[in-house]
Amino acid sequence: MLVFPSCKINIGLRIVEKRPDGFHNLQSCFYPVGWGDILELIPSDKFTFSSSGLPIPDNLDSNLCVRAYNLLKADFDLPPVQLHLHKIVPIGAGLGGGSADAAFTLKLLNDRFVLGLSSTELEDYARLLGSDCAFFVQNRPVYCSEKGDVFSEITVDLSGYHILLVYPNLAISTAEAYAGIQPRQPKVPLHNQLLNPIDTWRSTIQNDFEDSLFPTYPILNQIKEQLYDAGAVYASMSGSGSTVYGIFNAPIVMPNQFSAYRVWEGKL
Ligand SMILES: C[C@](O)(CO)[C@H](O)COP(=O)(O)OP(=O)(O)OC[C@H]1O[C@@H](n2ccc(N)nc2=O)[C@H](O)[C@@H]1O
Ligand SMILES: Nc1ncnc2c1ncn2[C@@H]1O[C@H](COP(=O)(O)OP(=O)(O)OP(=O)(O)O)[C@@H](O)[C@H]1O
Repeated sequence: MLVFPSCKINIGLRIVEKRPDGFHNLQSCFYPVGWGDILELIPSDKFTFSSSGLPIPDNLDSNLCVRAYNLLKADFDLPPVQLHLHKIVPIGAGLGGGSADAAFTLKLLNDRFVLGLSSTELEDYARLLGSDCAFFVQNRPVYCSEKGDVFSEITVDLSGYHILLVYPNLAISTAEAYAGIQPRQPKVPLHNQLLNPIDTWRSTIQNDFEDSLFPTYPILNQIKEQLYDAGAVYASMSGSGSTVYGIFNAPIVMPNQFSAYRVWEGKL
């Protein structure tokens, strides 16, 4: 069985406060994007995990696909499988690529072995693997609060728009990015700003990580400005970086400046 774990962008990201458990409460809109990895499951007589494509820095035993398998194995009589991940989505990119692999592994095992887990139950397992993971169970636009794993409905429909993702060959660790943040309660909740037309977002909707990361990595702000110069209606860094995206009304003529980077273009 093959699945295609995709990625997300954050439209707005406000880091509201530090929690007693060391994590941060946030406000964000998570929006699914079609750039994805390829994950294959084959029943086997022993469990194996392998990967190809982009190198993944940690050892294979700590891969989020393996952790997802072990999590369900602890509660269900799962047979051994061969899992193979072809890694395409960049790592340390703010796109939740590893989180998607984890959630798609849970869903794949649930479907293949008819475990009967509901979306709510899968989300509960996903939360144990990382803050971004639960989003990928349903993988639809949502408004997020708390650690980024509590969801409510929001009417943000960008179908018809085009997106350009630019990964500037620079991996940013999520934990380090959070360490540089001074949390604060936004004056206007992000939820209200998201309901206004997209052409208002440039002056209202922000990602709080930009303030702390742009001075350290000026290339990120340069890319954002280049996306606006190329006609983006809205441009921002995603998550804790380093990917910067632009949303466009029409298919994009790729600016030459991005030829040295990993880019993905598609419809939202
Ligand atoms: C930046 C975002 O991508 C926005 O969607 C997420 O908040 C990051 O989620 P994630 O990569 O799944 O993060 P996790 O694997 O849960 O946590 C990695 C590290 O990020 C920090 N972290 C993460 C999420 C959160 N709400 N507060 C935090 O402070 C913690 O130091 C944690 O040890
Ligand atoms: N399947 C996987 N794909 C990518 N990274 C993985 C995977 N399994 C474990 N990891 C580890 O997770 C970390 C990066 O995770 P991820 O790709 O979600 O980060 P990110 O792109 O910065 O996204 P975000 O910050 O939005 O969660 C790295 O330390 C990496 O080694």
